[in-house]
Amino acid sequence: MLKILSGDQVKELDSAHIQKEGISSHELMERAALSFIRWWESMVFSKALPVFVFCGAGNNGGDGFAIARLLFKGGWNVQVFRCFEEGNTLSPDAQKNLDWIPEGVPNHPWNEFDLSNEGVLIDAFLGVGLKGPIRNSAFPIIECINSFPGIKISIDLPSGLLADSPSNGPVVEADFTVTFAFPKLALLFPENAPFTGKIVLAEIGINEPIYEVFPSPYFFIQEKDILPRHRVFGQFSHKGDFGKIALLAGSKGKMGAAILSSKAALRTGSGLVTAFVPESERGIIQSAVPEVMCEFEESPDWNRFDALGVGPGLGLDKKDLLQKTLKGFTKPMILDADAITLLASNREMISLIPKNSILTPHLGELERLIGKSSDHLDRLNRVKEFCLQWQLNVLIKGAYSVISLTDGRQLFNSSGTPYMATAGAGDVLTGILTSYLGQGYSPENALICGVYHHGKAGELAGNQYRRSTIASDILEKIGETYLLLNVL
Ligand SMILES: NC(=O)C1=CN([C@@H]2O[C@H](COP(=O)(O)OP(=O)(O)OC[C@H]3O[C@@H](n4cnc5c(N)ncnc54)[C@H](OP(=O)(O)O)[C@@H]3O)[C@@H](O)[C@H]2O)[C@@H](O)CC1
Ligand SMILES: [K+]
Repeated sequence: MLKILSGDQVKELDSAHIQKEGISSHELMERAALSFIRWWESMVFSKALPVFVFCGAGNNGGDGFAIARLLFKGGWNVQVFRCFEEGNTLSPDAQKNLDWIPEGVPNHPWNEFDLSNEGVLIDAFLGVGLKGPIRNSAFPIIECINSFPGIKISIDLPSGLLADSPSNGPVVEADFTVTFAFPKLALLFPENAPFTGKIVLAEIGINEPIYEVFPSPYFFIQEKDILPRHRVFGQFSHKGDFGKIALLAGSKGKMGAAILSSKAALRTGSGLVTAFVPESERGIIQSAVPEVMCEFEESPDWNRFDALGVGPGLGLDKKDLLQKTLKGFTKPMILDADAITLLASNREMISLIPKNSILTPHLGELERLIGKSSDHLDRLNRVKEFCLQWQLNVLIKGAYSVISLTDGRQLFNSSGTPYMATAGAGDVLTGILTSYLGQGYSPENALICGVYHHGKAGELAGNQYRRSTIASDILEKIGETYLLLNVL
């Protein structure tokens, strides 16, 4: 997993890398610019479009100057716009790249930019070096960039956005943010989505061991992290090895939730799935999912199951049932939906949850549980406190879902699409997570694999159906994610 460092740690990371690899800071900047160019080429923008590069006086501006040079060499019509006063001192690498701008690239002060231009604007004004509230002198520059009607691409961060804390001033509203080495924390906050546009991660060749000395609780999950966390089953494995799980889900009018979670558990490899549903509703689930068994007892011997998922479509009148279940099962379990709402209004039950269990609230359910947050950073901190206090794992569902673990680490998922914001998508996830726990995955690995596959399946469904995607489509794409990630 990619460690997400703070803006202040970036400089130290740079110097650690420069020292270890024996390259200069200027070479590292060149790598960043080349990495941007690789992405640019993959986008096949029309060469008829002129490119306007807005550059600041720091290294973010230095990236911009280097990019302008490389684009010009590649045959693009490029112009540079300086976002600093005449006579300002530039960072040494920015100055070097400014000096290297070829003669054929016009170089103007930013306020000479003609907003009626068509083309692509590259925002290399401010990056992780932005400190404190943005100065008034920067306001008109950001306003000018935002008034440009064409495509806007921010380098490393949309200018005006602080790397890892909430920003109050004006911020560039980019269509794309190409960020170097790792996504800066603030890029992953939902409130910053209008500024970041699509986030692109550009590798600059800093090897993972160099990150080890920098402490950070935040990580970014990538596709390559998934396969090694899956369990490998042998030729002689039988359905008992794949786990015997139970789902306590569904109620009159909400049997769809039980169906979706049971099917998802089966699709992710559960050997035996038993749904505990109201007896009166059994016909619905048994005809929809013949592979599922049903039981109707209120207090069965829960511990005969390897894993238990509670909550989808359960109904808010099941407080006593939830209490009995929490007392009756001693291994980590999954708690979702109505189970979380019941816990929020009956807080004395939180201490009954087996340690290391997983709660999967959406933002509304989370607010009921931990109170209102002022912003995403505040939310992350409150959830971390909750996880440490109760020794529970919490998944904050949404874009870049956050897996908050019992040891304080918080992992951001990288798969998914807005098309997954549809009824029942959470029920599918509960089924997947219960399935992995039942197959013997640790809660951490169940979460990492489950959340990633769920997001990937959503992406595949979204690519096919866009906003017509429904939870059943996500479910039916799970199999393809196994092929895509080469999970046996
Ligand atoms: N490993 C990596 O990730 C790599 C990172 N690289 C790149 O380096 C970038 C970081 O560069 P950096 O540290 O030079 O800072 P940067 O973002 O240019 O900002 C400095 C400028 O901001 C200004 N400024 C500050 N506060 C302000 C305020 N409140 N309001 C207004 N202005 C304010 C400050 O002005 P000053 O205070 O000096 O007057 C100065 O002009 C990083 O984002 C990435 O693009 C790559 O090149 C290589 C690999
Ligand atoms: K920028």
